[in-house]
Amino acid sequence: MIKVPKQQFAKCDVIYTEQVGYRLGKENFLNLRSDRVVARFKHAIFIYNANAGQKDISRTLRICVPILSSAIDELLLLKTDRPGHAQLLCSEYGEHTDLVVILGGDGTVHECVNGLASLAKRPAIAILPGGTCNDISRTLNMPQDIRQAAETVVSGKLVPLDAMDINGHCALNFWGVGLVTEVSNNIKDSEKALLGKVSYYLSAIRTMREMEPFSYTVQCDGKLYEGEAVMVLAANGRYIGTNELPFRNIHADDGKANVFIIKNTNLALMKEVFTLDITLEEDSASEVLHCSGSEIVIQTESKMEADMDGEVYLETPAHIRVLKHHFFAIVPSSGSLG
Ligand SMILES: Nc1ncnc2c1ncn2[C@@H]1O[C@H](COP(=O)(O)OP(=O)(O)OP(=O)(O)O)[C@@H](O)[C@H]1O
Repeated sequence: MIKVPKQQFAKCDVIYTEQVGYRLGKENFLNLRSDRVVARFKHAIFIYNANAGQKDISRTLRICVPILSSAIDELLLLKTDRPGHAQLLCSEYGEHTDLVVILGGDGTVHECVNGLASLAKRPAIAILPGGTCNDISRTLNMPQDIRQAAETVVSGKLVPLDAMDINGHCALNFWGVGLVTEVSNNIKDSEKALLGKVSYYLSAIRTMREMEPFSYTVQCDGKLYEGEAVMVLAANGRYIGTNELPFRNIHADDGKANVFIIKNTNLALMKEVFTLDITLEEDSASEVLHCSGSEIVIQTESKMEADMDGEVYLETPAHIRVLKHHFFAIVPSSGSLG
């Protein structure tokens, strides 16, 4: 690891950032302040999922490609042609590019980071909200308007972003069991195509009526929690189903995941949890337990399906390791991650 005093950046050919060994040529830097690296990229790949969200993909491309190509010397457009394709594209092209721009929803971003996470040299990532919920782009404070988001990619700054390694898979936003998984599973494709994010609320209401509590144990940095719950959630990001989690101190760059254990499906409580600005203390005796840590093991009495970033393909038990500053991501130049 080479540390370079800021005033010497202009003299360097190559800069290695401390956290991930991410390599940038000096020509990539337009501006550098204490908390701020604004990059100009020579080469980027643009991965888009035309199957995400409800938007007109041709129109979206007509808006954002000219904006991106005005600031990126070589921009390679890659369209996903099937589930899993974004991951393959990222593992194939990731080490040979400076930036991956992702146009899609959380499922597409999830695939991309799984393709990038184990690369020795990881490119920076930028997320354009092209899906239904776009929770990861919300955590990055990216504008939800596609033109403004594309403009942010070329005018924004790079910040370090944590990821979660869960049983060898990578998630940026959350891992969860119980209610959150059932809500994902109960979304009807016909409703999602027609109603977009409203389909999540309809599914949540359908699911809450039927949800039975389950037995869990959570070890969070060595501290044990156990009991019955309807949902256990480990969050790196701040949004789920477009709703901002009402807990302060959730930062996607602090090396920690926040674990929330929700004990029952009282509708009023869920409304409170997802709409009000409340702060929960560790070991709170309320209906929601909260703890945070970097090494978390979650077990359930019998195997349960788990949801990661909206995708359901793993089961409990889950061993979660927070990978501090594993990625660099573009955020608006005036923003931060918390
Ligand atoms: N060409 C394709 N045809 C069919 N499915 C695809 C294709 N490319 C990608 N996919 C799949 O599309 C799914 C949905 O994408 P994504 O999750 O990004 O959008 P979304 O569900 O609308 O948004 P969000 O997850 O933010 O609510 C992903 O699981 C991905 O695997």
